Amino acid sequence: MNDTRIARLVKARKSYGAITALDGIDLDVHRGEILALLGPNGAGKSTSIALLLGLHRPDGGSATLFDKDPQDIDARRRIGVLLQAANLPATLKVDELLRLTASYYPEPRPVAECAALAGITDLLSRRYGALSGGQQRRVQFALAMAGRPDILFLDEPTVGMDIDARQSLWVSIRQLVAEGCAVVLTTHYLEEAEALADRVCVIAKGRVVSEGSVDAMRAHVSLRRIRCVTSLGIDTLQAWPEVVSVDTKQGRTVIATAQAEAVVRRLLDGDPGLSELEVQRAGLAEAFQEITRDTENLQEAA
Ligand SMILES: Nc1ncnc2c1ncn2[C@@H]1O[C@H](COP(=O)(O)OP(=O)(O)OP(=O)(O)O)[C@@H](O)[C@H]1O
Repeated sequence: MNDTRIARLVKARKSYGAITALDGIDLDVHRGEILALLGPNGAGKSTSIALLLGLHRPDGGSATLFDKDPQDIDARRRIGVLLQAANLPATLKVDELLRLTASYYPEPRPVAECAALAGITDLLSRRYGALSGGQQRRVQFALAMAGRPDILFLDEPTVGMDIDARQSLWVSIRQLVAEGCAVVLTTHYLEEAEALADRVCVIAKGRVVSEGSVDAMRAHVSLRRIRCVTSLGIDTLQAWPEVVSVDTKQGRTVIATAQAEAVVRRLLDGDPGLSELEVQRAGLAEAFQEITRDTENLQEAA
């Protein structure tokens, strides 16, 4: 079988003093996929990336990039990186930064192409230090793709960007993936993971607690939300055995249930005047909350 794994953590452990950041994590990144790493603050997402980049060494287990040590120069030439903190010389102009970065790579992407992809063509003659936070982030993205990477690590890439900038970055990321580049993305914006990711890994307390497609993640949550305008009272609805909870929001009744069809039937039978009926599957945000809550409950019970 053709092995498509290009970056791997196998039972990787990493502690900082008494703090266990990674607790035997297994993670594979496949060629050409967008993998989103999700999880609460301090879960171990950035540390996982740091091991794959060779910035830190695992205390146990292994980290490999293209089947090599992540510090191997041939492996490093094939990656692009956008970390949470970038320490770039403030006095250099954006085109100088791009040219300098391109000079490290054997077959760099032309400066104009990087600039167009990152939406910074109009910033090329500006000094980096004088740019806004969101503009600096876009410049960092342009630098990350300068070496035509086979894998791009994006640690919270759209922090500080307005919605237009964020969406145009998503378009650029999809374009790189269409060229065959894999992307490892950490984000706290669940809509970003929903918009981009082929696969999602939820990390909590230094381990992967759930992984799969965005749809599989959503399916993990059995509850459906039913919204409607009804004259049936909260007490009546709460007494139905299929109903998990009932709430009212902006004049609508919101019912959580694992048996949406049965509840909809009862609603229609019980209230001929019922209107504005909507049934929704849970979003990734609810799936993520439920998965991390399940894990915490399991750990508490152990
Ligand atoms: N250099 C460091 N020294 C000490 N502790 C660290 C260091 N880097 C990370 N940690 C700790 O390791 C744990 C995992 O941190 P990590 O940055 O990997 O989490 P994260 O999932 O990326 O979090 P966030 O979403 O907040 O960026 C946290 O408890 C953090 O405080």
